Amino acid sequence: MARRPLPRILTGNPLSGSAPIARGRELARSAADGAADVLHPLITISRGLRRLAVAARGRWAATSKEQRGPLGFLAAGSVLLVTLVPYGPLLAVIGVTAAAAWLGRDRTPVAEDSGPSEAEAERLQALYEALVPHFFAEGDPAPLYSHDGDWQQAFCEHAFDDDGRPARLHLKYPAYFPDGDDGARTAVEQLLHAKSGRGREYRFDWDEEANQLVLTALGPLPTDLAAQRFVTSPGETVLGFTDAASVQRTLPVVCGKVPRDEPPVVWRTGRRSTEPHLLALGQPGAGGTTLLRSLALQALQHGDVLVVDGGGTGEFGCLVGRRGVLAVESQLTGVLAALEWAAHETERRLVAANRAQQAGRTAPADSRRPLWIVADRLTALSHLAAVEGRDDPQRLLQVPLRHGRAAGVTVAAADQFETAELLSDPVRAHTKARVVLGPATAEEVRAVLGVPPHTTPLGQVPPGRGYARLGTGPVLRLQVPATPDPYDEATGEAHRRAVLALLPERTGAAQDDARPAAGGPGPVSLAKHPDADDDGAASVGGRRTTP
Ligand SMILES: Nc1ncnc2c1ncn2[C@@H]1O[C@H](COP(=O)(O)OP(=O)(O)OP(=O)(O)O)[C@@H](O)[C@H]1O
Repeated sequence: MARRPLPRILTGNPLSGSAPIARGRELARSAADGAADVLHPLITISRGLRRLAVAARGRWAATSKEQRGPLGFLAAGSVLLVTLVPYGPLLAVIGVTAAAAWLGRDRTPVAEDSGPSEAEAERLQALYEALVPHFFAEGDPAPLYSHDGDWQQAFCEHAFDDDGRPARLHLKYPAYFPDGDDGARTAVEQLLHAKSGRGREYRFDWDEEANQLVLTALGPLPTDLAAQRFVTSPGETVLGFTDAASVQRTLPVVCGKVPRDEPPVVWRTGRRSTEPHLLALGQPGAGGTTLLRSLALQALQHGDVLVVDGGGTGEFGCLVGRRGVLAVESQLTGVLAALEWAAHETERRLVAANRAQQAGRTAPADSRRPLWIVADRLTALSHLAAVEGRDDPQRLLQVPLRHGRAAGVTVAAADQFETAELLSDPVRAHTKARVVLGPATAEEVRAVLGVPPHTTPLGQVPPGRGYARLGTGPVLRLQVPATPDPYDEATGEAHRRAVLALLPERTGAAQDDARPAAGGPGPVSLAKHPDADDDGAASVGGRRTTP
């Protein structure tokens, strides 16, 4: 179909209508500039005359009444003398004008030289020269970067820290530099990282429109924050903490006993969430289990939690038998039963919500209460299921993943890079909140988050450190609050108490013997759950499931 031409007012040269106005403005501006140049001596002299008059008035005012007579007489005598001397008036006018011009000159204090010290200038020059191979092209008649060039022509802004290392550098680069090419960018970032001093994290902000790059050295994220009640609304979960410049919000937190504010990475779940499920990946020991424990403790404030512990190391033992914890499963049989129940429960909630909607009522409370499925190392169970020829637990997760958003069911899974290829397509497709934990290359981060980080990798990565990306949002540095297993002997007393304080009370059925001894038996399996029937059929949250 032929396109109808747009009205002329929309298609015409946008400059054509405004050109005379722009030209008029230009003329007015140059006329004003010219007038200012011509009038400048007059302005200076009149300013000087004013200052002379003010000085004379001040002098007169400061003279005592007795002395004013002789002073007036002296002035009158001087004027008379001037008129009598040949060329006296002319010389007097010249003298007064010269004095006024001198007094009226612009005396704005010259700003103190805030340029770099000699060592800093040398460092900047070295950085500049190191960038020449990247930012120079043969045939450029006026190169911004050249071997005989000066850093001042390319670096707009710089700041150094107390150790004399660059803390911030704002530089220009030529428009022909391929800043859309990740390889070219990475090469420049690696070079600046190496030359600015290793051991720190740097953030790179590329402004492709203005051909400018800003390097900022980042301080470490706080590692002293422990699990605690975060001040959030229902449906909000704190993944961890990040840079103040990256988020627009802070949360009051308590560290030791000292309150302070920290910028959080808040993940929104539930019906209005665009990233209703989460996947965290990392190296073994990077903190995936700790992140899931932190999420489960927050989820238990307003909802129910079902834990699938594929690692089977009993690291969720502290949740067993707590109010709101439907099950902590680590055996394949129990996991399959629990996930099958979760799939049915998701469908039940959807049907209930649908019926309520048709009847013009709100959905029943038990369909609205958030349900969380917290799955650690699910791929280990998938592997086991494949070996035993049984159903894949990930297949059973499909329904909660697909319909969980509408049904108030959230899936949070953690796994390891090595086994990530065993993750099923639905798990990959529906987990749009992503976290990478521990040491990771830019390629690994890109594989999980969709884009590489804007910051350089850290040499030493503290546990619980990583990156988070919610949907298509920016990649954020992330530090998960310390939420260790309180039953682990290695856990410090303060952290143990912090986690225990967050645990909901025990339900009647679960007694202290549900607590696994350190290094002792694993967590209670659904098949052996206190709520399980004698025939082995388990009930989760009071509902019967078929194992
Ligand atoms: N955010 C954190 N703050 C402090 N310590 C942490 C944090 N995350 C993890 N750790 C510590 O790092 C160690 C490994 O943590 P965790 O078990 O959560 O890692 P993981 O990735 O699940 O490893 P694995 O798969 O081997 O269990 C533990 O000692 C834990 O206490």
